[in-house]
Amino acid sequence: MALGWQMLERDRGGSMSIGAGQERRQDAGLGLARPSAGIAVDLRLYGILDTGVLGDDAAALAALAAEAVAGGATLLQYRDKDLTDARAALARIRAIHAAVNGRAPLLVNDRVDLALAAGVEGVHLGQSDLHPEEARRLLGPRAIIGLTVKTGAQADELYRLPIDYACIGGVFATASKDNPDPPVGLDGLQRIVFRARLARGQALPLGAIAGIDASNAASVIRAGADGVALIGALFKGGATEAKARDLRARVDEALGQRGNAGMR
Ligand SMILES: Cc1ncc(COP(=O)(O)OP(=O)(O)O)c(N)n1
Ligand SMILES: Cc1nc(C(=O)O)sc1CCOP(=O)(O)O
Ligand SMILES: [Mg+2]
Repeated sequence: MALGWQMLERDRGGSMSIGAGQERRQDAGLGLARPSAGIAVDLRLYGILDTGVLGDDAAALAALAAEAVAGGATLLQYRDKDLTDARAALARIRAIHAAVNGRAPLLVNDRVDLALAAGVEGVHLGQSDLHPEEARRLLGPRAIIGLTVKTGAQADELYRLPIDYACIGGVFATASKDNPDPPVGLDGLQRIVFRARLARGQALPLGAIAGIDASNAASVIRAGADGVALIGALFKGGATEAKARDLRARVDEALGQRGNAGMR
């Protein structure tokens, strides 16, 4: 796994604790132990490079990734739901990883095998994807593993999962994905955050996803999320670097008003 971004986090004074490795960390809130990679994940601005929305040209995706990190994206994901050619997907992931060049971690959606093959920093898993325990076993203690949480009941389960962050969705309606369930809205987000905090205390970073843009990013943070995950509002229609800068500023300001800096 590449570690360049971790050096950056330490330079920024983030709460990275490299080398905690196989240790178990006491949860800040409830004294629960959980398997831990000892890595603090910065979810403030999480850009998802979705081939279904953005096309599958490796150079274009790499350029978007570079723009996003230049504007302040703190985490990136490669999402490819029509993956028929694993070699081509691997080439795209490698191109994006090279363009990001250690300035933010890159995760692969769903596919632990491709994350391993590409040597990126981790995976994002949904409730029907490989179980986080299996992913942890395959990827090791230093990989970043994220999980989608859609309901309070799923949030209740977080206490026993070896994940580094959870992302709560779908908060609003989205044009980027067929979401069968109605959006949970800000009220639903707040309720799920509450149960996730009961399950895992304050230490687990919680993101929010679906239909988030410059107009609602701050409200999502005020509802309890530590960051926002986006496709359309960041990557569609050009000017990604400027959009990233604007979104980051909004997120940072809302986090500042809430009284923390987004790194848990
Ligand atoms: C950051 C982030 N949050 C949620 C998702 C959705 O994951 P999942 O529920 O597995 O659905 P697919 O994206 O795989 O269709 C995500 N990818 N990233
Ligand atoms: C990949 C994904 N997962 C979602 C979920 O609700 O689980 S919504 C989504 C797409 C988000 O795209 P946009 O920022 O353009 O709305
Ligand atoms: Mg998935």
